[in-house]
Amino acid sequence: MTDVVPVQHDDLEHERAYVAGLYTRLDELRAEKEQQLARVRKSGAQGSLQNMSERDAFASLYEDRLAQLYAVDDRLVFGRLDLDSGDERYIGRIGLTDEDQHRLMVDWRAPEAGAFYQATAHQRLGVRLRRHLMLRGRTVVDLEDDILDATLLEDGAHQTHGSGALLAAVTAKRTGRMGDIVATIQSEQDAIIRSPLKGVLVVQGGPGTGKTAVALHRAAYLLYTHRDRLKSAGVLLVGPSQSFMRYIDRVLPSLGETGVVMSSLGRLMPGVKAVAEHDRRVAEIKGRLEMAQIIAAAVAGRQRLPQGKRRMMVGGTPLTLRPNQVKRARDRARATGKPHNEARATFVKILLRELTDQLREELEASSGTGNTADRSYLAEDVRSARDVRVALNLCWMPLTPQKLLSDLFARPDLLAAAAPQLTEAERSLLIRDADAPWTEADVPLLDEAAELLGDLDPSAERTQAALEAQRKRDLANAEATLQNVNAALEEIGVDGSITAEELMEANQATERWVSAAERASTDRTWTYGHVVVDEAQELSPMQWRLLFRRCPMKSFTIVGDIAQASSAAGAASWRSALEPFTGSRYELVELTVNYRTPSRITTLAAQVAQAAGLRVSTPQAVREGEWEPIIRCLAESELENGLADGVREDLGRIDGGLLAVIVPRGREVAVATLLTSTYGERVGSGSGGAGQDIVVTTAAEAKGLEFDAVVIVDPVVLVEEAGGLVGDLYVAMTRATQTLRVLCTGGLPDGLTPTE
Ligand SMILES: Nc1ncnc2c1ncn2[C@@H]1O[C@H](COP(=O)(O)OP(=O)(O)OP(=O)(O)O)[C@@H](O)[C@H]1O
Repeated sequence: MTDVVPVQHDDLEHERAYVAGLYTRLDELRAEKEQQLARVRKSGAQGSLQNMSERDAFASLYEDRLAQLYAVDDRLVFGRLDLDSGDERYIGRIGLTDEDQHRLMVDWRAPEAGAFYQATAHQRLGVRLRRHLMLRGRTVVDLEDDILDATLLEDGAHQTHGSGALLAAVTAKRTGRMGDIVATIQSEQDAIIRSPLKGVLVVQGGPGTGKTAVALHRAAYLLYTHRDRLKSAGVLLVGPSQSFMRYIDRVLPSLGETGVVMSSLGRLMPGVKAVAEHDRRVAEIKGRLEMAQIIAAAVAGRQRLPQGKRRMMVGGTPLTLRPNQVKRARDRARATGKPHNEARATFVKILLRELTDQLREELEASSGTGNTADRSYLAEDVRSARDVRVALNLCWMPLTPQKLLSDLFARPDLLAAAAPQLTEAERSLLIRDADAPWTEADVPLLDEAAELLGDLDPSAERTQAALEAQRKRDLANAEATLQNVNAALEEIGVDGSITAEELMEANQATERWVSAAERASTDRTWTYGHVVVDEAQELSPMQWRLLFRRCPMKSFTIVGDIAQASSAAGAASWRSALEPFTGSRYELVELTVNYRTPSRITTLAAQVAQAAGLRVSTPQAVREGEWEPIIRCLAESELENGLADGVREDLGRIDGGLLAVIVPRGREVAVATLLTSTYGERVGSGSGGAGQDIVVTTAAEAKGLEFDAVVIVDPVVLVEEAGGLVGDLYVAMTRATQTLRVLCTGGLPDGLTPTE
């Protein structure tokens, strides 16, 4: 930690005045953009801008800029650097300049802001003093100076004492929504956030080391630094569950970024809202890479040869379809290399031609004359004959991924044919009703199937190449119109400094082509410029396969903690998880400081993990914490009272913070009902917030979240549910920022002993 000086009254006044100036400038910019927006909107009526779509395009561009200016209001500025050069540099959420283009504040992501996070007394990077500005609303309420140049201490104007900004941030009460850490990013985190875009970066870190925070800030940094490359392709951020996505959804907007597609693992296939897969055995099997071969076999199995000759009637004439004829057509269709639904067109074309020839021959033979019928009429008769349609469909049916998989898992014969490599017991685990809901484990299988099946209607397919060609045409159009439009805009007093690219994007937005982010989230074949994966230890090989398909450039930031893995198909090591996709070409870095959980709790959690033989990295905690964890063993009949007492006591300790009761699966409703009788609408689920400061949840749902107080009920059952693995219990214990209470009715896992 660096040294801090006490606040001098003059300094505070100086900063208040400066920060007030920054807000004035922000307000001016907003007013400017509001006016421009209003003028653009009005311009159609005045006739200056004739073209409605151009006017709408400009309007949506200004609306975006305005939204960004409004999003950065809270803690707009948070730092100042005093440099050897004598300059002062203010660091904030966005860059600001005055009317004469003099810089007032630097965006935290700009290279010039890097020293705010990286400079130390040993490596000053030209910085003499780093000042943290703490704001409430728009007012500076406190300052903290880190002195990096010791000569500043010698002149007696400055003294030193402990660090405040970071501690204030880590001890703040939790709200149920993650906040940004832009004001207090630590140097080991900053190095990761700012590392180059290319390649696969894996960030390993124990609980609370800021992996999620780093992942989010890195997404914002990459979009800022590589805007040209990433804006059109987009960035995908993947998290474990919907409640986790809700927990983090405010961070990027507060950093002024909206261009990131956020998705939980269950939503990666557009149109499918998958539920959790609770059967660990099923999740494990469906997560194996060999499922890719099984699905390929299932698709091939739907390209069938008839058992024998098939007779068909076309307008009263009998025709015959022979197995070897079907086989030849099938081989030629497969040889196109196209997906099933698209290759079907070749298959059908060949057989229709052959059947048309057959029909003509039959007609000629029966009439005893030469070819009198027009060939195109005959072809139409064959194409529209019901018998022919049925016969061809039986051999090569157009399929959706959903249909392929629901048939595969509902029909033991299809599964046995496609998956001989699975044991019978494994196959019987996969069998289920055709209308069973899709689970997270199905999502990569559906995606795999979609890849192999292709579009049902190939003419509707919009490939990435087609989209890119469209984009080039749009750009050319935008450039042409811009020349006329800029002149018209200047006439009505709107600055015309808009690039053709911006105009094109705004144009597309108004056409509901919307931004890359939105388009990407509805288009399965979209490939992203960068993918960020959180809680990555949980991903199965098939989930990795899906994600690598979404980013063929292999530009990834992967954050997680191998020790926290609890899913049946999750990773045993980063190497085993990534090798099939990247070989050894990935960089592994580690985060070492726990900002969330006090050391009294982390020590206990590590003890439990180690007693179960789990190797955990025990990050150094930034604080010890005020309360020792409480562990109580109770008779079953005492549990309700013990829980009610414990919750009351802990709520008193955290005084307005957030409390979670983490229970075995299936007991959420009973525990929530019990607590609701006392606390009413304060009891909720998920990550809490919105007035619900008591959350009842499972360990799997709590992954990635945090609460001021955590109460764990029956830890032994949590371990049993996870197939004997201690990862979920370890995760549950490390969600706490202040207090931990463990209540058990049936024994304790190794490493835990009753405290009373
Ligand atoms: N530099 C920082 N300044 C202030 N707070 C921080 C900093 N780094 C992390 N935190 C806080 O620490 C807590 C834990 O961070 P985060 O959730 O990102 O950790 P994690 O490594 O993803 O944890 P886990 O793996 O246990 O889910 C969050 O409240 C976060 O805001």
